[in-house]
Amino acid sequence: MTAPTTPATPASTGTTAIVGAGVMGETLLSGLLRAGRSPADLVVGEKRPERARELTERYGVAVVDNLEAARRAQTVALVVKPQDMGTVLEQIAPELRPGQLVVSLAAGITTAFVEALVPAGVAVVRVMPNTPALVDEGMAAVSGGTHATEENLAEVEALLSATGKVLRIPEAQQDAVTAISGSGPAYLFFVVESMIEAGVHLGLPRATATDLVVQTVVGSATMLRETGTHPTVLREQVTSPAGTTAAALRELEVHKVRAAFLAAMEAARNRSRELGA
Ligand SMILES: NC(=O)C1=CN([C@@H]2O[C@H](COP(=O)(O)OP(=O)(O)OC[C@H]3O[C@@H](n4cnc5c(N)ncnc54)[C@H](OP(=O)(O)O)[C@@H]3O)[C@@H](O)[C@H]2O)C=CC1
Ligand SMILES: O=C(O)[C@@H]1CCC=N1
Repeated sequence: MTAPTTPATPASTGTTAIVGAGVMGETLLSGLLRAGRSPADLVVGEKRPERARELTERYGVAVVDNLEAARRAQTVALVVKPQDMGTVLEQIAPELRPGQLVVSLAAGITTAFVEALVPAGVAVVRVMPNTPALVDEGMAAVSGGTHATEENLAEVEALLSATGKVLRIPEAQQDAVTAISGSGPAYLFFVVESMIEAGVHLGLPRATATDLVVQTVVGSATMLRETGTHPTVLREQVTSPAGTTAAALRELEVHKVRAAFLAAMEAARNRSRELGA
């Protein structure tokens, strides 16, 4: 289900803590600020003093230790690596209280894992976001834990819809979603890199190759979204009989690119499962 009509500004739900301000944590933080959340309503949990200074200077938010972040917040978003999630949850658990909401954005980590480490009465929601949220084109998938209410889910959807599209999904689909949209930007950047290198091999200046590829990707993505036409149809429209595209596509099939994508995404799904085991 797509989130209902999205408010430009997430509903005010008290202070939100972001624990773990790396790539994804900063993406969430900057998105909430762009969407109109006040820095006074946000607090960041970060252990490295130089990173804390950098975040305060850049965003005007309070950066505190994790316990203080959990104490101040109504909603605690955990954006640390899956491998650090147990330690961070054990650390903040004494400050968590019934009625608070814990949102995990970590690959593989199940709501059951989080629920086992937080006090009773704390609601848990699992999210798989992606980095295009940085330009308000994110794709996030949301699943509620055992005690998450409709209100909790709506709050998280409002939080994330500030930076892109949000789907509500059964938690059993989260590892596959991680493999597709969570990691997805990396596959597309890999394709872009490969096409630029190919352009350079064919004698184009690197800057020209980059412009050509980036605009082709943006144009193709816009066609997919705005026309709603199936990608097979769009591909066929480019493929003139006995033409250049047909010659290229045959090579992609010979080199098993479709099978490689399937194997890659199965590997990502399996790794997500392992991280949560
Ligand atoms: N990057 C992405 O595209 C996506 C990431 N995610 C998820 O987001 C989470 C973070 O990933 P990502 O941002 O890429 O990783 P990063 O390594 O960039 O960020 C993790 C951050 O957590 C901090 N951290 C580690 N331990 C603690 C702690 N005890 N208290 C507070 N902060 C701590 C790290 O600080 P330090 O560097 O000082 O150790 C670092 O800033 C992961 O669980 C990942 O699965 C989900 C979807 C997409
Ligand atoms: O690579 C990872 O594990 C994280 C999760 C999805 C995208 N990045």
